[in-house]
Amino acid sequence: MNRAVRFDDIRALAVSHIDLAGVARVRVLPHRRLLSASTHGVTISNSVGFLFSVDDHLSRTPALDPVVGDVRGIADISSMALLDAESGLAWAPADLYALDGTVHPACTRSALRRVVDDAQDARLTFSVGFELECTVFRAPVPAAWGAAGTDEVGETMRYLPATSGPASSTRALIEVEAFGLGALAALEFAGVPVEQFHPASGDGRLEFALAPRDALTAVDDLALARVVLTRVAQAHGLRISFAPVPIVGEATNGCHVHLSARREGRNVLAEPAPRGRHGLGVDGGRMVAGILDRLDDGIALLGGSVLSFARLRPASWSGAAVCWGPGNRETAVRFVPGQAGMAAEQANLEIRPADGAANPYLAVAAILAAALDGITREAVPPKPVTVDPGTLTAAQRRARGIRSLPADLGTALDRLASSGFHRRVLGDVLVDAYVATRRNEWEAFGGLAPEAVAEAVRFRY
Ligand SMILES: NC(=O)CC[C@H](N)C(=O)O
Repeated sequence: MNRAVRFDDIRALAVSHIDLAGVARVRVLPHRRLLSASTHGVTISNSVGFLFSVDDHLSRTPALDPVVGDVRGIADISSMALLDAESGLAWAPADLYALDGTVHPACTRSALRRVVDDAQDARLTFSVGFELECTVFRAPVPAAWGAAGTDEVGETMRYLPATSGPASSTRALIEVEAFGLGALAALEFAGVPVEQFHPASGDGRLEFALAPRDALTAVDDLALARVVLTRVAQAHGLRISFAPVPIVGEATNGCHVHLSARREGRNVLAEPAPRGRHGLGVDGGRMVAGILDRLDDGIALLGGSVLSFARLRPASWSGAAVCWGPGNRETAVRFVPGQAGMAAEQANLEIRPADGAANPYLAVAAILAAALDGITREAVPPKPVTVDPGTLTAAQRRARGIRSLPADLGTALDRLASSGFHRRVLGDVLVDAYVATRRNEWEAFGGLAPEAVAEAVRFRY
C-alpha cells in the first residue's frame, strides 16, 4: 500500500471485497464519504456479499438469506492505496460486518485475521508471498482464430494472446513490454512490492512474483495487484485473465503461495533437519504434514472453480500430487531450502495447487490453519518425493503414500462440506455459504466442455 497517500489526492474510493466465488466486488464512494466509508461503511446485500456465483446467479443456503438482510462493508483505510495520481481513484479492502456491529461470520478477511491471531498465540508469525500468474489478450478481433468470447453486443469475438512465446524469452517480453513496464510502475506506485516479472510458458502468460509480507498484507496486496494489472491492461487496450485455464490446451495460471513461519524472529524452515529430510527441520516437517493432511478436504478453498480442477493435472507444474519434495515442482508442497548461507531469509514452502479463482483470504486461512495445526499436534510428514510423481506407477505412488486430489469440483465440495477441521477453523456459516456458492458454479458449468467454461468465465476473475 502506498503509505504516502494524502486524503486531498483522493477523488473517489473503491471499497472492495473478494466474494465467495472469487470475484472482487466493489462500491465507489466520493471523496466526501471517505470518513464514513471507514466508520459506518457501505450497505451490501447478502447476495453481493457472499451468495453470487461467478456468473452472478444467486446461491441458496439455509446459512444466509439471499434476499432479506444486509451487511456493512467497512473500508480498512490503513490498507488503502491510491491507484494513480491523475484519476485520484483509491482502493481499500473491506471487512464485512453484520448490522449489529459484529464481524460477519462469512467475512473471509476476518477469517484470515483470526487464523493469524491463533498463530500469534502460538508465538508464530507467518510470511506469505504470491506468484501471480495471468494471461494477457489483445483487443478482441472478429476473426476466425484465437480464443472465442462474446463482446458486449453479443457478437462472437476472438481473443488473441498478447505473446506467442518462447517461455521466459526477451522476444515475448518485447511483445508486451509497454504493458509490463507500465504494470511494474503502477504496482510500485500502489505500494505493492514486486520481486520480478517475466513472460511465463504458454501464449499470453505473465508471472509477477510479489514480495513476502505478513499474511493479511500479502493477500491485500494480491487483491490490489489484480486491480492494478487489470487497469494497466485496459489502458493498453489489452484484456487480462487470472482464470486457472483461460485457454484450454495452453499452460495454466496458478497462484502459488510461498509460506514461511518465524518464531522469536527465527525462520522455522531454516532449523536443523533430521537425516533424510533434505534440510526440512522438525517444525517445518510438521507444517508440511499439516498442510498435506488437510489438502484433500480443503482443496476446494484453494481454487474452487470448475476450471481449477481442469488445471490440477500431472505434468502441468500445478502440484496436483499430494506429497512434498525439495525443489520439486510436481508436488503439492515444494520445499525451497534457499541458497547456501541464506536459508534464514529464504527458506519457504511453496503451496502450488492454489489458483486465481480462489478467494485468497480463505485459501491462505486454510493453508495457515493446516500448517499451525500440524505444528500443534506434532504431525509427521511423509517421505520426501525427489522425482516427478507422474513418472511413478500407481503401485509406486501408493507405496510412497502419494495421493491424487479430488478429480472435480463436486467431489471437492463434498469433502469440504464434511470436513470437521475446516468447519472448526472457518465456522459453519462460512463453510455452508462457500459450498453453496461454489456448488452453484458446479451445477452451471460442471457438465460443459472446458472450452465453454473458459469462454464463460475467463474475464470474470
Ligand atoms: N511457475 C510455474 O512453476 C508454473 C506454474 C503453472 N503455470 C501452474 O499452473 O501452476
